Amino acid sequence: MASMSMDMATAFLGLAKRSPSPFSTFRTTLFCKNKSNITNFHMRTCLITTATAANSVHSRTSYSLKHSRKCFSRRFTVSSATTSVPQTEDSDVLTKIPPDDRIPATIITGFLGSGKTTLLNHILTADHGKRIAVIENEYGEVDIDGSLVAAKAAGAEDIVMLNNGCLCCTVRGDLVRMIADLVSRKKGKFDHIVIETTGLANPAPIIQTFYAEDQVFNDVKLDGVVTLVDAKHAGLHLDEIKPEGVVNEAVEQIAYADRIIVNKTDLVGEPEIASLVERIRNINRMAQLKRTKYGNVDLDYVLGIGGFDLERIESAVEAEQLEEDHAGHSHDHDHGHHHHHDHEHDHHKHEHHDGHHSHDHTHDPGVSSVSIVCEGSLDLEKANMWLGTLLIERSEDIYRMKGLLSVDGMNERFVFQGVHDIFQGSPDRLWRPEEPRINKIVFIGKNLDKEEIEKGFNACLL
Ligand SMILES: Nc1nc2c(ncn2[C@@H]2O[C@H](COP(=O)(O)OP(=O)(O)OP(=O)(O)O)[C@@H](O)[C@H]2O)c(=O)[nH]1
Repeated sequence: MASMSMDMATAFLGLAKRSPSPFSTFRTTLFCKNKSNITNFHMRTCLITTATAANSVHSRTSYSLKHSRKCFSRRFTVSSATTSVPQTEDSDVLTKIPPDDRIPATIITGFLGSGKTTLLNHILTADHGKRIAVIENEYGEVDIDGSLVAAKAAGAEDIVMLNNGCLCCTVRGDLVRMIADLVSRKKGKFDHIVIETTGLANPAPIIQTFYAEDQVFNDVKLDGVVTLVDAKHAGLHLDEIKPEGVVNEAVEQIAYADRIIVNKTDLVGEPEIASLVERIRNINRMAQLKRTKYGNVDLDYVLGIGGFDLERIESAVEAEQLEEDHAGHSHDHDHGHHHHHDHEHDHHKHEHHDGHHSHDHTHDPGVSSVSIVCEGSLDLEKANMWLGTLLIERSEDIYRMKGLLSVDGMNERFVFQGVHDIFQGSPDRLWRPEEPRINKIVFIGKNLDKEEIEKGFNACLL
């Protein structure tokens, strides 16, 4: 088991460690006969090709993990980007992660009535110069609602409807076809795709569509998940106890978010909002959060987020340490600013005293965030083993993870992000000579055991 896991896991970081060899692409397939027994994984290199794109500095490794019992495929991608310009110690602004010119897509989710369509209309009518195609998912035989028709007149490039089911279950195939169709019919005519889910959607299968389907993956990249939260009713939805095995959609929608919008703040008082925000933070410490009325946010808060981009991992793992941005409250802005510094200061104090810091928040049963901020370097093989095993054994429970690692022997920082069993990792810039080598990781998921995660991480430290 150990050697098998090690083989597979070595692919994650080991790949990143090898010296740059331009334009190579590998595809490796892992076959699994029985998920409960990871000794049954067999790793087989089935394709090694050389990419030839003229100006490309991009190479991508994909891992597709097939689970024969359930007959579905999973994909890991490791972007082992290389640059033709050799990096030097002082060329730290160079990133190894190449530009990605696929069309960005944003998922807008949130419970029934939280303000998704209101936000969408705000996006479509705002003056941002972007041409936006909209995919709207509704249950039943409904037509495009009146407000969206108005929005279309105001500038949406294309609006398509997915009826008769929820994106996250029955109509996922339709979503793939619809995106492929949009791209083939209208490529070059729009700059961004916005997908509004139903209020009961679990975002995970929609997110996975962007990685699992080549038709989508090749042309479109997931930009971010924006979750609307109804300031007045969210507490009720979050409290709802579901039968065993049934997910609470309100919790899931928050857990997967890159941006959270606590909307309808005109309907409740400050204490209610503050306690809701605390609850949300306990579920997801990685997302930025704003309070709004009628979804009125700056457009760059919701478009162009780069929530799944490796080059933005740093800001995401640092967002975990930021205080909430109380949009439109000048008093609150000062308040947040002050706390941000204190908090950062505390982190540093912690690091210097015991070299380790972590959060665990378990108020909402089941789903929480665990983060690690720790100075030091990791043993490559142990880190591979730890992450690889987590991906195999805990992938159903780990909704999202992001991290920035210092790996022994690697001059660059290693950045990664994952959604369940989708994993992307790559070296990014060089560590600066005076820069403390601090690892930062955030996990959001179900039944996360802080001690176990910390123990696993600590065992990788040199
Ligand atoms: N008071 C108040 N009402 C709001 C706000 N934002 C949206 N609404 C209203 O709330 C209602 C629901 O908003 P929608 O944008 O349709 O919500 P939704 O999430 O798209 O709803 P579903 O599609 O049913 O899930 C509409 O009547 C909106 O005008 C707000 O900030 N304050």
